[in-house]
Amino acid sequence: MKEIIVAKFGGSSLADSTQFIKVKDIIKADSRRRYIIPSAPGKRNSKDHKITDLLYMCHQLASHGLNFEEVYSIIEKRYKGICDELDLSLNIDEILTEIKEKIKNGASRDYSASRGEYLNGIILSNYLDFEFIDAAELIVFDNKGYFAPEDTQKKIELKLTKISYGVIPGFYGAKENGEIVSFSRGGSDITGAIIANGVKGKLYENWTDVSGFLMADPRIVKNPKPIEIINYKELRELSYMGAPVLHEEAIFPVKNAGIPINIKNTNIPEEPGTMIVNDYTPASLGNITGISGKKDFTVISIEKTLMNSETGILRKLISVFETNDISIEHVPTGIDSISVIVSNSELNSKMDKVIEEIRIYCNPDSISCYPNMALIAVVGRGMIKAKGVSAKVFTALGNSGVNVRMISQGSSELNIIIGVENEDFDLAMRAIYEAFENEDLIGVD
Ligand SMILES: Nc1ncnc2c1ncn2[C@@H]1O[C@H](COP(=O)(O)OP(=O)(O)O)[C@@H](O)[C@H]1O
Ligand SMILES: N[C@@H](CC(=O)OP(=O)(O)O)C(=O)O
Repeated sequence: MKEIIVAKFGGSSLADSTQFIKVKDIIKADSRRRYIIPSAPGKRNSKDHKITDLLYMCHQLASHGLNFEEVYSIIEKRYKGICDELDLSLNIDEILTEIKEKIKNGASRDYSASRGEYLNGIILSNYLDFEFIDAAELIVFDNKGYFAPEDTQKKIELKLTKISYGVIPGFYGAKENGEIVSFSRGGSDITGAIIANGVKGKLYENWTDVSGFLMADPRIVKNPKPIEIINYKELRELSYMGAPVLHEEAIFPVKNAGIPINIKNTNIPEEPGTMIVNDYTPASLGNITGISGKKDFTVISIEKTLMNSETGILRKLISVFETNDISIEHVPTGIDSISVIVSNSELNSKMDKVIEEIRIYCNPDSISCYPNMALIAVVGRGMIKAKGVSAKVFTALGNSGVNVRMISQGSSELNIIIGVENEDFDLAMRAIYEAFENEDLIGVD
């Protein structure tokens, strides 16, 4: 049996007809590219809109009984333009009208958002002359709306073994009763990984608008170096902490099967991009693999004399967050202090309640809150046992005048997490990157 490559093309790769032409050339250049996962059309320039955002907007307006025709007409124009420019004999108008009626008649938020991928899937399959397979027939969610891997695998085996070349839209699936469920934003990456695992692919290609994972966000750091090779764990740390190139949950389906992921650039396909693999030996010890970060966290710290000898205080503190349904990012501890870091979106309006409950259950000497914090992850397997990495990070931040509010090192020694003020975020990212840009070997213990 011939090797199979599953290729996912992100919204930037399918934003207009010119991009569709590049995508077709890429797919037709290697007959092993048999299952293609498209996202919805993304932005064509910085002022443009992603189709998914417009669909969410239509649903929002419709759910308030407001007219969404004007927004929907932008969506129609995008798809019709692509079909016309590619000279497709496809009655996209009919499908667009059908979707509009469903949104008008109260279709769900997930259904509405998923139509961006659905429409792009129909167009791409027509253009490639590949079979269209609706993701609602392959990707299964259980009654509670959680992804169901075993049922999905059965459907993939049943259906895809009979189809040599197919297009499966990303981002959504369905419950057994047919109700559409979407993954979280950026979720077409997850669909691609599920299909790659399901068909026992040799490789999962993820095509985007950058030549692989870069050492830092190119929107903040100028010309960051590309990462040639990275392991799944490092990549998860970087994606989780904010690098949007690959959805952090896209790693799980392929990791266990040992299927490598190749991040490639649709606009410069000849570049090798980044390979994401299970294991590799880092080229240089003492260096970092990459940096990523996110803004808008809150640190809640408690201090209490002789806290170190009080049993159960950590449990009591954590339980306050648990009962308020707030997930925690990090818990750095000192001898007489513990801090809990949570994302502002998790905390929402629960802050006062949380503080009050901590006061009652933990009886601390003091509680302090620092809102508007950004977290930066410095990630790399080459950091393990290497001397001087932390010193270098903090010297760079100190020299740039960035005030470090929190430090936490993961037990795997794979990352150092640094908390800085939101307003220092970009400066801190650049300072750390520059400190490691031309790194030589530091040596190991
Ligand atoms: N470390 C990084 N490496 C590469 N790209 C990054 C990184 N951090 C942020 N990005 C941004 O991620 C974008 C690609 O992700 P995304 O917009 O989701 O692509 P797609 O539309 O192909 O799914 C790039 O254009 C880049 O601006
Ligand atoms: N279109 C969806 C899903 C997705 O994965 O898109 P992209 O591949 O463009 O990040 C979103 O915008 O979230």
